[in-house]
Amino acid sequence: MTRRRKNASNNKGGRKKKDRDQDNWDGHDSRAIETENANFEKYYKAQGIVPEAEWDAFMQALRRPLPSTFRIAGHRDTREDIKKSIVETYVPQLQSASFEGEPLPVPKSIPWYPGGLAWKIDVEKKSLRKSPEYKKFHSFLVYETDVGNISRQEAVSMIPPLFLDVQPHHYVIDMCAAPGSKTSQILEAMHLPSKSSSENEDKNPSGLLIANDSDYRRAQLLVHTTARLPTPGIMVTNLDVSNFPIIKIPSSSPSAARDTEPTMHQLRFHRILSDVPCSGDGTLRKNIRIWKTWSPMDGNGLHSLQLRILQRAMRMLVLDFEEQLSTASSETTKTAGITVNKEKGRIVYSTCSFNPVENEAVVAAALNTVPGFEVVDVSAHFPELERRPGLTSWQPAIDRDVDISCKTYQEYDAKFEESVTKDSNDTSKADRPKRNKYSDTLWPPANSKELGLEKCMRIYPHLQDSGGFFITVLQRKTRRAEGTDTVVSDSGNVAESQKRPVPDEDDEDDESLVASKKVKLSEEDANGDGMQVDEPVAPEEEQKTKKSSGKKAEKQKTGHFKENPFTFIPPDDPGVLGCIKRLRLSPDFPSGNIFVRNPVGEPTRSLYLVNDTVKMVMQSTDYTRIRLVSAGVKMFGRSEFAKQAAASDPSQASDELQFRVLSEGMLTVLNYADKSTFIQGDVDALRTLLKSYFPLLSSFSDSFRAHIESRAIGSHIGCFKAGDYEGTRLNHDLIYPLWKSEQSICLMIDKTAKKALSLRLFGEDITAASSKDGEQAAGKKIEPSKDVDEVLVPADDVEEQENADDSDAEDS
Ligand SMILES: C[S@@+](CC[C@H](N)C(=O)[O-])C[C@H]1O[C@@H](n2cnc3c(N)ncnc32)[C@H](O)[C@@H]1O
Repeated sequence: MTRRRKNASNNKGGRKKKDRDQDNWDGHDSRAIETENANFEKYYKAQGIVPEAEWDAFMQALRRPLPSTFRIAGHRDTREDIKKSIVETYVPQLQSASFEGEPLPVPKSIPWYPGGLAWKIDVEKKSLRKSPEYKKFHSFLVYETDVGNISRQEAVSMIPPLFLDVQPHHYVIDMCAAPGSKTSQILEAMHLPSKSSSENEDKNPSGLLIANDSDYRRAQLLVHTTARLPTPGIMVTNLDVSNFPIIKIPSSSPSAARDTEPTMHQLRFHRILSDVPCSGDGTLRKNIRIWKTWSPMDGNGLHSLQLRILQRAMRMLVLDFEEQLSTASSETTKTAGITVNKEKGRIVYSTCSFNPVENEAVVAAALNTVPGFEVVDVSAHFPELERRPGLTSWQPAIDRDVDISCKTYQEYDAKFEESVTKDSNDTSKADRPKRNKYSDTLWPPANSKELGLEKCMRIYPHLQDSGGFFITVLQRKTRRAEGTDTVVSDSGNVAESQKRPVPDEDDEDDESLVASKKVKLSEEDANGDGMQVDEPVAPEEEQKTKKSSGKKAEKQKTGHFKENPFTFIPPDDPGVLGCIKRLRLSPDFPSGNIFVRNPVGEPTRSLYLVNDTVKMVMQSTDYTRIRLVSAGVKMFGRSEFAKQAAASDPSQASDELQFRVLSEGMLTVLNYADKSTFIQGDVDALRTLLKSYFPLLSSFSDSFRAHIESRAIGSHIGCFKAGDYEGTRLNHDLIYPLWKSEQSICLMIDKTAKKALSLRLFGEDITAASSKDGEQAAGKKIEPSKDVDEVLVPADDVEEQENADDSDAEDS
């Protein structure tokens, strides 16, 4: 019997992301979709992915709509605010409400996610539409999602970063990162207090996160996702990560290297996330079109790319402590701050697929071809997360109907040979390929039971009402354990047992490495087609993505890369020093780590800041070689005020007015700011700043006005103190950039952020719809006269403020 189910996620073509976001919070839709695929059942039953007794529960769960899940994201302080709003306001409101005589479903926190920061809601569209309580909650979710404080993410997709255990000083690479929900989790972890406590949460993390995606458009998406939690430690790259080049960095610290040519060594990573492109049947509950298109062969075409990505990850992982000591020259050992690392590196390999060909087969082949690694037993971690062990035997499909069965690669190969011989006498089949198309690594290797594959984790929909996922944690074996490595021949047989040293690529010329690995990508691999991603792309966008990524893959092959250059500017640039002075930042502000996006290093518009590690990497390699799309934090923006003031009154021209701190730069700047210099405000001042774009100084209370009147024109930092005000509570100090003009002051955050803040603080949107409305909202009827504009703020600043969320495009 054909079953039908309801869901909205299938028809998104041609609609704006914002509208789709809105829809995605809208519970279950009423359209009926088929949820049958006989080959799916046949194939997975044959694999024994779940015990016979659980099969019905597994299939039933797959056919049910997926509950909406979300993660509270962003900075630690805001996360606590959002959680408080949900726990103390929305949950009680929903608990006490009902719809058509029935209690409303209430959001529940996901038990295995740390800190109560992940939530699940299972609500139908009609309750959402008609219940006023849900409407309110819905609008809260939409606004907070827009500003990045809430990330709509499948619960299972939140798992891999948890097992990475990232620390602020780690060098991390997220190999296939777009759209970036896991990258955001990594960023959040980098901003938490370090376990080694050498760094605390108030510091900018000293580590590095490379977020990479081979699809150019999706890499651009990463730039925006990562800007939600801006950090000077980020780089976004656009490479086929299976060919990620070796980056050589100086072994000694920059100061020690000043007099001598520094020794170089390979940049290796402490944490690597390989969340590879996959067939995506673990997302069936959400991407229901897969029911129709699913084929058991889907995974076969992705296996080789997945394997090459994991093998590359293994070669990029940090060496263990003793190995580093034994491979480091005496020179590097002496100044080994960067080279020698006592921690074990860790790789997390994951897919949203049930198919063993994309999962255990990839892990097994990687373990057998890059010796010295093991699967880590993480069964004691996150005990509330229900999981099943990895498989040690499976059987790849070689025909769509899962009719032909070959237990081993040899069996398959023999069958293939037989059919080729038969077909050679049949002229109608003369075109039949003369070489079989599958690699032996699709089948379980002879040593599959000795590889610890049962320590891989399989998450099924019926275990905790979620999607499906596969996660494996890998690390280097200790040297002693390494002696037991077995080496497996190409055919999958254990050929010999011998001790194999971990290959060190330090001496390997990276061009030759890349060349040796240049296995011709199938069209499917190169274009990223055939993949399912965590966040589905609308059909129209998908088409564009395919076209653009196809072109991009072509460009990548030819080395063509059109990004504006990254040029560091002198640390004593007058505009930068002026801005630092105006904001009264401490002398240790790293003004030498500022770059611009133009070849001449002209500080024309935006100034970006990176940490020492990112600067070192950027200076060690050409940005086109790593196809660097963006780096660091957009810190300062040129203010039009300086230009205008100088034009009308040269005495007003000042280096201190050239730049203003941007809202993206606030988190970073706070590490260098003296809190006593902040403009102190209360909730009333904040209300006035939200209601109006450019409130006149006269619209504030005497004390706040006195505070701002004494300040010079230009960029300032405002601090709105935590506390209980009549009817409103600020849980912690809120710190925002301000721009003070002659007679007005402006809160320099974008419109959406203002709306979300207003909703969180006052339970309603009190913000101005436009600068003119804003003045009216603030009780000032303003006629659009030139004079008034001049009184408020220069016109260009209006535009600047309204476009405050415009991103990197501006230097293009
Ligand atoms: C499963 S999605 C990643 C989801 C992402 N980790 C997240 O959580 O938001 C796989 C991504 O891999 C990218 N991709 C495909 N082939 C790649 C390759 N050879 N190198 C790097 N990225 C690749 C795709 O563009 C796609 O964005």
